[in-house]
Amino acid sequence: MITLALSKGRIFDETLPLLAAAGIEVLEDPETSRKLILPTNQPGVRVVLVRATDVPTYVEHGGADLGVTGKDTLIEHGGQGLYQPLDLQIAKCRMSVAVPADFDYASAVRQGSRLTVATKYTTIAREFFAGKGVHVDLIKLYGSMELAPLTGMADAIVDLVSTGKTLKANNLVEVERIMDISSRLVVNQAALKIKREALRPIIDAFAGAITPVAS
Ligand SMILES: Nc1ncnc2c1ncn2[C@@H]1O[C@H](COP(=O)(O)OP(=O)(O)OP(=O)(O)O)[C@@H](O)[C@H]1O
Ligand SMILES: O=P(O)(O)OC[C@H]1O[C@H](OP(=O)(O)OP(=O)(O)O)[C@H](O)[C@@H]1O
Repeated sequence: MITLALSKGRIFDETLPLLAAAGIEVLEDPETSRKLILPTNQPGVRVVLVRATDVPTYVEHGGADLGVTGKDTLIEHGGQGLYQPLDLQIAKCRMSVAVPADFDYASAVRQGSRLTVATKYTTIAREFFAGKGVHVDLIKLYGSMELAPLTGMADAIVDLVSTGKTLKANNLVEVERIMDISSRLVVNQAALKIKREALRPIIDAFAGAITPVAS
């Protein structure tokens, strides 16, 4: 049995075409089913639904043989025990620093001010600001980062940006782009050896179905 870990929403939706390329069809809709283990048209392949942040953990500890996870989540997890064969070019966005429209971020950085930064992505934020030589106090949040500067709890946030609509709706502006983000296929290193014959065709089909990056 091959177990694939996915999270509901964009990762699940955007992985479906890749699964189709491997001849795999998920037989239940995660939005309507309450099941956490979904069968597929292939008796030897099943999908488990986990929180997006838990995908690397399931694959690392063998709860799943492979999974699809954002680069952001992978960096925060650390990537230990995971083979990362493919950038799937799905769920594309960027990791950015954003501040209230009336906050002069450039001056604050120039003056060497200490910044309070709210984020779910503390590893990425810590490394980014350390690289710039900016002193930060990080506040770990699990969602709705945009609220932190609006309530006076933080000067800035580090969060994912795609269309920019969420920032705009909350009167925040993007002041730095930290890195581009897309989702990766991750494979349990032991499973890759033990289940190589079953996993290889899936990995190869995914590789062949990746939409090339526009140049
Ligand atoms: N607006 C977006 N546009 C494109 N990709 C995104 C966007 N937001 C997040 N992503 C990518 O999709 C992945 C999954 O995001 P999703 O919103 O499904 O989970 P989450 O709410 O971040 O995780 P959790 O439920 O574990 O807290 C993220 O890790 C990121 O790589
Ligand atoms: O720049 P935008 O296109 O507004 O996307 C950015 C938002 O998307 C993510 O949240 P979440 O996964 O909750 O967003 P969703 O509403 O797009 O699912 C992220 O944490 C931002 O809040």
